Amino acid sequence: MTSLLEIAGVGKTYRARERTVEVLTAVDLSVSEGEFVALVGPSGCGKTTLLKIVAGLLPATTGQVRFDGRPVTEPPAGLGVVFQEYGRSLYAWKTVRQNVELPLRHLGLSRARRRELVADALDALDAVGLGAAGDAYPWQLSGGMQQRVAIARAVAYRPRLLLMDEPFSAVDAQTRADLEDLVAALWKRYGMTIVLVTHDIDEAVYLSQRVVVLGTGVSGVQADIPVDLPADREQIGTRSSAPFGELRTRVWTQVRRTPDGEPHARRTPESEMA
Ligand SMILES: Nc1ncnc2c1ncn2[C@@H]1O[C@H](COP(=O)(O)OP(=O)(O)OP(=O)(O)O)[C@@H](O)[C@H]1O
Repeated sequence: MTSLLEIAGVGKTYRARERTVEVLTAVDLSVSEGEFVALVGPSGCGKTTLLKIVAGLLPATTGQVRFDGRPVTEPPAGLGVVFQEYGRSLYAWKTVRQNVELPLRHLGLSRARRRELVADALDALDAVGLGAAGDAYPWQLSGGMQQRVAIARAVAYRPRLLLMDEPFSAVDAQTRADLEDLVAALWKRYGMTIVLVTHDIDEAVYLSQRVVVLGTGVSGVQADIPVDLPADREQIGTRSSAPFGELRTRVWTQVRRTPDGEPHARRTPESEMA
């Protein structure tokens, strides 16, 4: 498999007035075309920062990100993004269909091709109950349904790389499970490459082929754990299997330890000010 995404020596230091915060140092990671990678790590370790750098929304302080061989300096074509705050990312005055279609307008596609792509994306979501909601407005939908619209909009681009930052954290447990399975189905259907940031270690193991653990402090990637579970996964059977339990324990152990093997000290506003 060829590498679609190359993150090489990426570091980030935030500077604001008299204080600087070094968040990432020397992150090296490569993601192959078609892979599903989950990115986990203690709160504040820089997962969102890394995702924004990969998306071309934030410049790295050191190092470089390459997408399909080209350095990322702005949001590249072929990239889709889904963030947690779906409520803010949808246009309240546009219908579901119009929200999904909107980004496609900037791709210079013919009207017919655009309609085709939108129909296809909505089609994919039909099975989980969005199809009939095409003419509704986002504010008429539940949180879970709104997040489905945000996902539909991202996949309507047919992105080669889909970045997701805590996309399911604002919904209830049942909806979360449904959305997880929706994303797994879309990944298989479109053959996209997915990088998912999540706090939920079980979710990371359940969905991905590889869990990458980011460390805190002066560290980059702390562990890179292949998830060798069968490709066909199912919420109850997979999560209760012995290999799943072993993997979640391995990931947990890494998340709770600093790079030098000591238990991880939680980063607090006070420690950051020090
Ligand atoms: N614009 C900014 N200016 C200064 N510091 C920032 C800025 N954005 C983020 N930070 C700091 O950088 C650190 C990493 O933040 P980031 O959101 O990337 O971490 P995270 O791993 O995604 O956290 P969480 O898991 O809690 O969402 C935090 O300590 C945060 O306070």
